[in-house]
Amino acid sequence: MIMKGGNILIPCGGTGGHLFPGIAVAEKLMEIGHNPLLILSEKEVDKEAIKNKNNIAWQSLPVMGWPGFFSKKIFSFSLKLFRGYKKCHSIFLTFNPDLILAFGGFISAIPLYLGLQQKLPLLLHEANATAGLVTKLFSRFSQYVLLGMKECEINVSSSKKIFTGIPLRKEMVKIDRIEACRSLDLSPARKTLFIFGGSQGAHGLNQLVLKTLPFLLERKDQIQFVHLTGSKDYEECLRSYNDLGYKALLEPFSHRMATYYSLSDLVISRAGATTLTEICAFGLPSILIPYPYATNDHQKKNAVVLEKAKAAFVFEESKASPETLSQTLKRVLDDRQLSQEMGRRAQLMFEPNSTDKIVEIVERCLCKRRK
Ligand SMILES: CC(=O)N[C@H]1[C@@H](OP(=O)(O)OP(=O)(O)OC[C@H]2O[C@@H](n3ccc(=O)[nH]c3=O)[C@H](O)[C@@H]2O)O[C@H](CO)[C@@H](O)[C@@H]1O
Repeated sequence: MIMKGGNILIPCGGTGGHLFPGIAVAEKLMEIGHNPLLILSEKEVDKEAIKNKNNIAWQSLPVMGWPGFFSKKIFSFSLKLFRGYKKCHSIFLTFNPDLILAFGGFISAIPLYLGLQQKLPLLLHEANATAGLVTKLFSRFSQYVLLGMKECEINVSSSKKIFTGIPLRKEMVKIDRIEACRSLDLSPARKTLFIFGGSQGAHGLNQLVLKTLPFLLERKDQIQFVHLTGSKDYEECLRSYNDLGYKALLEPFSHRMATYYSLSDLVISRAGATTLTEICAFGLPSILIPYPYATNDHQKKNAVVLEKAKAAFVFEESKASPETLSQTLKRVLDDRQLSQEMGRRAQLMFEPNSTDKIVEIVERCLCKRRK
């Protein structure tokens, strides 16, 4: 179904896990003649993520997540909410959206509220294994809730729920491992551990990995690391790898995710939903250390989905020790059959047509509205 020229407002900012799927859908919508407009937050991660995407239109709202009733930040929250509402209202006047496709998080609340007032079709995408606050609040007013994971716990009628998976950026395609290593001065003969803590880095995960490094010294010449540290821990991590003489490539944040996945033998990461989808897309074994403070422990629930499928090992940050992490890591690296089987099971969970499925639903809703 191709119908031209819908104005699609896509709130997806606040974190890479929402923004990258938003970018993937926006690119496809543009390809077939629609006008998407992304709504981002003012956070650094949003600026970083969108910086190479000059072709995509976006606006930012000065809003922040709900700090809780008794927080000192309640005043700045209210002020930002007011300013965000005013700015979003003026975006609605100039952009005149036909449909709202929201990827969740605090950034989605105001656009969804205004869309609801204007009786626009609302589509909600819920990436995680348990629904977030915004999805819960607006699901009864939405046309459909699009699920990133089949296992998502959400209390809406089954006719409203559609499993779409999570859209990945166009550039998320596997390249040749040897080429990938050579392009980055890494060795194809070594096993590569790819470590990162979601789109903003993860201090707890970084610390655990740094404490684990001494337990891997006997393999120093057989392994190498790619570690995306986040901006705060970059210097400390770099020092630790250098002091122990490891071959390691570190970046605070990277736009070369596809290259890194392509050359990896094992991923050690948080359990954000988009990260997990990428791990599955590249068919990789993983060790997951969920962010312990994620709302409703949703990262743990995401991770358990892969653990149950025997595609990943899961460690709770508070219980994981460098000894146990290094043992599991060596086990996966040494047992080729185990690592291949974990990767194969991960790949089976990947939904490759996610972007097309979502675009098809967007067009169906637009058609209905125009009738
Ligand atoms: C703390 C928290 O609540 N985090 C949530 C947030 O995580 P977060 O934003 O970390 O999201 P994910 O882990 O799902 O995805 C991270 C994304 O950032 C990309 N990336 C990462 C590092 C880098 O240097 N370069 C880069 O491009 C990854 O390729 C991936 O596309 O949104 C996800 C999607 O709703 C949730 O599942 C996570 O629980």
